[in-house]
Amino acid sequence: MAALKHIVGSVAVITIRNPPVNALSPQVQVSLMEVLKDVTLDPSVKAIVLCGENGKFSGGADIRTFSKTDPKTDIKRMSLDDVNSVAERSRKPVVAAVEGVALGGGLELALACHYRIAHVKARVGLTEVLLGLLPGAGGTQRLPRLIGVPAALDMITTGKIVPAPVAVKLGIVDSVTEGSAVEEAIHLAQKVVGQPLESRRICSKPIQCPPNVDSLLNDAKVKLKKQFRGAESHQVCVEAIRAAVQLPFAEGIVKERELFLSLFNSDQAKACQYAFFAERSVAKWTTPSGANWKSASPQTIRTAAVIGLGTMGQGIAVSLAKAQIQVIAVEQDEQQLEKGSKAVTAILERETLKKQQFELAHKSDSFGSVTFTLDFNALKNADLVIEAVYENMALKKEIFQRLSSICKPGAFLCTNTSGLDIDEIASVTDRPHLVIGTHFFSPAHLMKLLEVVRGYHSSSTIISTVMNLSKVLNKVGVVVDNCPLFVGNRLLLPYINQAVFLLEDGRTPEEVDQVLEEFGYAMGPFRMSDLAGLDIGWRSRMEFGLTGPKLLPGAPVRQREGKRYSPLPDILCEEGRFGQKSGKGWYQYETVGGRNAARDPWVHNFLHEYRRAHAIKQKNVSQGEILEWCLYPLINEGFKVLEDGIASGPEDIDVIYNNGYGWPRHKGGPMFYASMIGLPRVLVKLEEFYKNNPDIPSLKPSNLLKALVKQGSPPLKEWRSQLGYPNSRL
Ligand SMILES: CCCCCCC[C@H](O)CC(=O)SCCNC(=O)CCNC(=O)[C@H](O)C(C)(C)COP(=O)([O-])OP(=O)([O-])OC[C@H]1O[C@@H](n2cnc3c(N)ncnc32)[C@H](O)[C@@H]1OP(=O)([O-])[O-]
Ligand SMILES: NC(=O)c1ccc[n+]([C@@H]2O[C@H](COP(=O)([O-])OP(=O)(O)OC[C@H]3O[C@@H](n4cnc5c(N)ncnc54)[C@H](O)[C@@H]3O)[C@@H](O)[C@H]2O)c1
Repeated sequence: MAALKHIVGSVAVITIRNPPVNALSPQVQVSLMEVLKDVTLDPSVKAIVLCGENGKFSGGADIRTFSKTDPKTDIKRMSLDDVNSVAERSRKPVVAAVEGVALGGGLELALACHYRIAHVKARVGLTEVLLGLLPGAGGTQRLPRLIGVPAALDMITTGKIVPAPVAVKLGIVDSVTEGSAVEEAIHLAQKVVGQPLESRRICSKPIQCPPNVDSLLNDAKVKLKKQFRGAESHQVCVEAIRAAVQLPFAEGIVKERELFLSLFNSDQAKACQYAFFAERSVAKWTTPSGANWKSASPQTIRTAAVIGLGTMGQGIAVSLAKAQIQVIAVEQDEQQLEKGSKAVTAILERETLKKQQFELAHKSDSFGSVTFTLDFNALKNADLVIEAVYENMALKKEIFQRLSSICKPGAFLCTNTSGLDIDEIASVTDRPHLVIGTHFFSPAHLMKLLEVVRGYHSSSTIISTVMNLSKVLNKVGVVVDNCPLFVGNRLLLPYINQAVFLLEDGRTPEEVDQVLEEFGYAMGPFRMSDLAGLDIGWRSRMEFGLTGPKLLPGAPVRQREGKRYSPLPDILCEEGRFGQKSGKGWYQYETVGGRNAARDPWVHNFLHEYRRAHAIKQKNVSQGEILEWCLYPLINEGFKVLEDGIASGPEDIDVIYNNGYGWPRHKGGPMFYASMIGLPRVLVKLEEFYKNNPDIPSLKPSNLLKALVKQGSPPLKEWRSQLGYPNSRL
C-alpha cells in the first residue's frame, strides 16, 4: 500500500509512502483514493489527518512516470484531481500535516484539505512551471482563492518555494509548529470534529480580485515573456489563473486540465524535466579512476577563507556567510579591503532585512561572521581557502606557496581561476591532493553553478567536500576535469568568436544579440560580454601572446597560426571600452557601471571603417544562420569535451550551461538541444561551415558527433556508453 492508515482515537492518520520524496505516482494516487474512501465511510472515524512518511509530506506528482504516461488515456482515467476532490468534499474534517516539503501536486493535495498545519522548517510551493508544466490538480484554481490573485500569480508563475513561516503570512497554511506537525494536526482534527466545513473548502470561496485584475494578468505575461524568453509554461500558467478569475470553480478546473494537457507532452516540458534529472545525476559524480560520490566522505567546513575581495571574492564571501560558515576575507590592499568589506556587509544587511521582514530570523539561521583583514596569518585556522585574486599564473602560484606554509595540515586549497591549469597551481604546494578548482560564476552569491575542477592529484575527499559545500551554498556543483578554460568557458570561446566574426562580415551587435535572445538566452553574446567585462578575455589573450606585447612581430592582423582571428575585441579594450564597468563596450551605458545597453554610433562607425580598411565584403546571413553559426560550434566543442573525457556525460555540460551561462532551461542545455534538433542536422551544417571556412578549426565536426550519427543518432542517454564511462542514470 502506498498510503497507510492508522487510527488514533477517532482520527484516521493516512501516511503517503513512496520514498524518497513520497511522490504521488499513479499507484500512490489509487491507494490514497481507496484509503480516503474507506475512512470516509468508516463510522468510527470522525476526522482525518494526511501526512507523508519520513517527515516529508510530498514532492508532488511522480515525474519519473511522466514519460510513460499517455495524457489522452491515463490522466483522464484517474488523476490527483479526483483524490483532491474526495478529500475536499469529505464531511469529516481533513487536516494536512505538512513536514519537509509539499511541492507541486503535494501542495495541491494539502490545499484540498480543510486545514493545514506545517512544521516550522517545512517548505511549500507550486513548482510545476519549472518542469515546463502548470499545477494540474487544482492548484491554479485553489491558490488564488486562498491567498489572492497577486500572491498566487507570483508563486505559480515563478515556481517559488516558500518556508513555512512565510506560508503562514501568505495564508497558505493555518499555523506552524516547532514540534510534530502530525501530533498537532491530530490535536486540531479532534478539536474541529462536528464543526461546519463549508467555509474551509477552498473550492467554495469566492475569488477576491483586485479591480485591475486584467491588466495585472496582462502585465505579468509581458514581464514573464521578457524574463523567461520563449518559455511557454509561464504564459500558460497566467491563462490558468485567468480561468480562476473568470470561471466558476468547476469550469476553472476543466480549463486548467485542458491547459495542463497542452503542455504535458511538449518539447519544452521534456527539456525542463530532463534538466531536473540531469541536475540530480551530476551530484552522483564519478572519476575515471573509480572514485565516486558514494565511496568518498565529505568533511564539514566551519571556517572558510577568501583571498581577494574583488568582484568574485565579495560574492563568494557572501555565499559562505549566508550558509552560516565563518569567513575570513583577506586582501592585499587597504583601500580594496575597505571597498570589499563595505560591499559584503551591505549585501548581508539587505539579506538580513529580507529575512526579518518575513520573520525568518531564527537563531539557527543567522549568517556566519565575516572577518576582514590584510593579515595572511589569519588563514591558519581556515578549514578551506578559496583564492580569488587576479587571473595571473605567477601571482596564483606565489599565493599557493604561501598558503602551504600558513594553512593547517589538511586544510583544503581552492582556486577560483576561470581557466588556468590547476595542476600547475597545485605543484607549488605541499599538498597537491588537497588542491582543486572551485569556479564560481558572477555574481557569485546569486549564480547557481559551481564548476568543480579536479586536478590530477585531487583526492576524492576534496572532491566530495567541495561538492557537499556546493549543496550547503545552495548551488549546483558539477565535477569536471582540468583543461584550459575547463568546460563552460571552453564551449563559450567558439560561440563568442563566431559572434565576433559575424560583426566582421557585416552584422551588428544588436542584430546578433537579438537572434540569441529570441532563442531564449537571457543576454546575447555582446551584452553578456559587456556585463562580464571585455578586459578579462583581453588579459588572457595577452597572456597567451595572441595580442599585446607578447604577440610575435609580423603576425597578420586577422590570423593567428594560420587560423582566423578577429582583433575587434582587443581594439575595443585598447580604446578603454571594457563594457559596463567603463560605461562603454559593444554598447554604450548611461554611466560607468550602468546596466542599460544602448546602441553606440561609435561602434557602428568603427565596424564600418574596420570592414572598409580590411576590404571585407558584407555577407547576407539570415537569422536562422546566425543562430546555427553561433550555437553549432559551441555544441561541437561539447562533443570534443566528451571525447577528451573532460566532462563525464552530456548532462554535466547541460547543467553547466543551464546554471552558469543563461542557456534557456526550456531548451534543456546545448547537448539536449542537439539531440532534439537531430545530430545529422548539426553535422551537416558544421561540415558545410567548415568547408567554407577551413581556417576556423572549431567548425571541424568532432569524431564523437560523426560516430553517433553513423550509429543512427542514438538518444542522449546512450551517449555515455560511447565514452567508456558508467552509463547515464537518466
Ligand atoms: C501524470 C499526470 C498528473 C496530473 C496531475 C498534476 C499534478 C501536479 O500538478 C504536477 C506535479 O506535481 S509535477 C512535480 C512537482 N514537484 C516538484 O517540482 C518537486 C521536485 N523535487 C524537488 O524540488 C526536490 O527533489 C525536493 C525538494 C523534493 C527534494 O530535494 P533534495 O532533498 O535535495 O533531494 P533531490 O536529490 O532533489 O531528490 C531526491 C530524489 O527524489 C527524486 N525526486 C524528487 N522529486 C521527485 C518527484 N516529484 N518525482 C519523482 N522523483 C522525484 C529525485 O530525482 C532524487 O532521486 P534519486 O534517484 O535519488 O536521484
Ligand atoms: N569576474 C568574473 O566574472 C569571474 C568569473 C569567474 C571566475 N573569475 C576569476 O576569479 C578571479 C578573480 O576575479 P575578479 O573578477 O574577482 O577580479 P578582481 O580584479 O575584481 O579582484 C581581484 C582582487 O584580488 C586582490 N588581490 C590581488 N592580489 C592579491 C594578493 N596577493 N593578496 C590578496 N588579494 C589580492 C585585488 O586587490 C582585488 O581586490 C580570477 O581568477 C578570475 O579569472 C572571474
